[in-house]
Amino acid sequence: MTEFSDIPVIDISARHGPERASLAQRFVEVYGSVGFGYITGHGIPNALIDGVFEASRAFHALPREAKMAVELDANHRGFIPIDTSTDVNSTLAEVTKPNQSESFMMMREDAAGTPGYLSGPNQWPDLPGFRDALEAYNAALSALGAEMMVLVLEGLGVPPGPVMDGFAPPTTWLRLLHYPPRPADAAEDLYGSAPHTDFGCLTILAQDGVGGLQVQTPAGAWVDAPRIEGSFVVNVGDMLHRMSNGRLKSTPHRVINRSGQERYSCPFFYDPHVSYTVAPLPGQGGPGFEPLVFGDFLRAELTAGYQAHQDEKG
Ligand SMILES: O=C(O)CCC(=O)C(=O)O
Ligand SMILES: [Fe+2]
Repeated sequence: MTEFSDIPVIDISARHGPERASLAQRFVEVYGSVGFGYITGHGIPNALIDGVFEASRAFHALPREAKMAVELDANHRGFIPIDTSTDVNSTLAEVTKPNQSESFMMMREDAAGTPGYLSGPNQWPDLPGFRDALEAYNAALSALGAEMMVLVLEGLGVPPGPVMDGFAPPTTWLRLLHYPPRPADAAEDLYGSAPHTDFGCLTILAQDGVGGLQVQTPAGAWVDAPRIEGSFVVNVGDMLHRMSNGRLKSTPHRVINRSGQERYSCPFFYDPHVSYTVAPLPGQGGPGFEPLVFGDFLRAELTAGYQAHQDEKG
């Protein structure tokens, strides 16, 4: 495995031009080694990004009762209070303490009563402009997620059409995270976000200038991933690792907010529909992974966390 000390920057504006094929190759190089990159030239207007951060700050500033009124539901939409989200499935660290964050989760907006696991409408707080800001950002990031997924598939030499049918519609998660400052005397293992890999396909992260995100190298060192103006931090998750038969890396990362300030970040996770079977794609070599149905995987992953959350409410 390739040791790294920096997270590469990839300008994806070339996706619309004659250099598209070499851009796709660069994608596969970066995500096949580091697993993380700063994506520039993405075309998402600053106003949309600023809008979602403003919405997040306004939401997290609400009184606790107003946030609890939209507490996480069985469809995994709504408010996740602090001290309830322990990374129970982490195999990367002895995680004993809950993540020091609170968040709001928006997923795909389905009509009430839409059948199927993780289908349903979002829960919206009573906050002017909040829903509009999230819906606009979610739509733009869903389109960017699809574009980057196609680019990755091209880089892997996989015809995109049949795979992208499995993303129609995609499973999307827009999470508005708020990390309080870590107390100076905090225990070593008190994380904003404990070491983990992301479980889906692609993560597109917008973060404020506070810092605290770190990415782990193969040798086990932690490299800072501060905000670079005009970029998103994009990384590959466990499902795309499997689909690429291990070629693309799902790299561990964590958040420790040592800044003394409040930190806000907005990760967007772009994943296949729950009915999609995740397996090594054609041409990726002898299958090194058993196929799994994405929804079955999520049920196992999320039920433990949701149950712990319900239990803590006592
Ligand atoms: O807040 C961040 O910068 C990263 C969050 C993260 O890794 C996640 O939500 O999976
Ligand atoms: Fe993550």
